[in-house]
Amino acid sequence: MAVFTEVSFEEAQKLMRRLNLGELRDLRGIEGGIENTNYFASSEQDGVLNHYVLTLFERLSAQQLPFYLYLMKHLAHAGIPVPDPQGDANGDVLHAVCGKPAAVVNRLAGKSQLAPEAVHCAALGEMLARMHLAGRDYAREQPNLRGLPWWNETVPVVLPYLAPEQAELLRAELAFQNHTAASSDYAALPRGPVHADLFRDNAMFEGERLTGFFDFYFAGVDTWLFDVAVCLNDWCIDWTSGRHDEAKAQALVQAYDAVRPFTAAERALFPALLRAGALRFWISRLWDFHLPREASMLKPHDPTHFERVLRDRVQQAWRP
Ligand SMILES: Nc1ncnc2c1ncn2[C@@H]1O[C@H](COP(=O)(O)OP(=O)(O)OP(=O)(O)O)[C@@H](O)[C@H]1O
Ligand SMILES: N[C@@H](CCO)C(=O)O
Repeated sequence: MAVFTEVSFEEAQKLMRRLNLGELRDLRGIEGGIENTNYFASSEQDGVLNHYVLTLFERLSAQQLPFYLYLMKHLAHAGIPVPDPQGDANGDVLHAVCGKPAAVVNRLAGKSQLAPEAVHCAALGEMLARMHLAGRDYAREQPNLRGLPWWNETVPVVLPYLAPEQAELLRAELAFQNHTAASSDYAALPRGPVHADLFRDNAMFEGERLTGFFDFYFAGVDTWLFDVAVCLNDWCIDWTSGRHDEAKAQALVQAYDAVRPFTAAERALFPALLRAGALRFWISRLWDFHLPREASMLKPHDPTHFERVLRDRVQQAWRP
């Protein structure tokens, strides 16, 4: 259930009119998602029915949101299929509904491909590279707020909940990542705005055609390779064992490389960044699981999944 704040038809109608999006015809709460209140909203303009998503931000502040919303706008204008936040007469894309920060974006066609084949991984890789290139001239700066400083802060908080062998792995991996981040290869990695959470449920497909990426609310400026690693760790593994899937991984990285060739430093750091991608989600899932937010309605994801992925990545140093 992902309607934490009820929005009335009248309230939504008022916003759609203010954004010059026509007359609201349908408003339906969306069930998926755990972070925000989301509604599908359809409105009619000049006899045409257009489809939008209205989001009320339950966690993010009005200070953090412009980076995400204007990034989506920038990418959409560059031809990347991402939801385009709708502006008012002043061009502002951050609105307020029921006292919460809110946005209206266009609704992407298609549905998530939760059991992707190599062909879907290739489509993802190609679009991810195009998205990275399109983000190069985005002017706003915001770091990945779930990056190394957050890992260093959060690991001591979750350690008391772990069994000794888990705590040992977590501590050792954090030390390894701090060491990696201080290396010259790491300093040489190309960077820019990244999605940072591009799991299978944050992309849409119609058949084999990728129709878009959404849910940019963990985006930030980080290494492009981190984004690739997060994708490989979710799209190109065996979902039960957490093991690397060679055919899917090759499909993803070859399609990416054909658009934006990997540098020597990136090739050298593939194994370390795959580990970083697994560590990031192991930590956040441990944190959500052991320290749930007050009044939270979310069902935490299974942290042990990313412990398995991390162990697999430590055991097998994979590079394309
Ligand atoms: N722009 C969009 N176009 C089409 N569908 C969308 C769009 N935005 C959201 N949705 C639908 O709404 C659902 C919930 O959205 P989302 O995943 O962004 O939820 P959330 O609570 O914000 O985040 P999280 O995935 O972290 O729980 C998605 O699974 C998708 O079906
Ligand atoms: N993709 C994250 C959830 C936050 O979007 C996870 O699977 O842990």
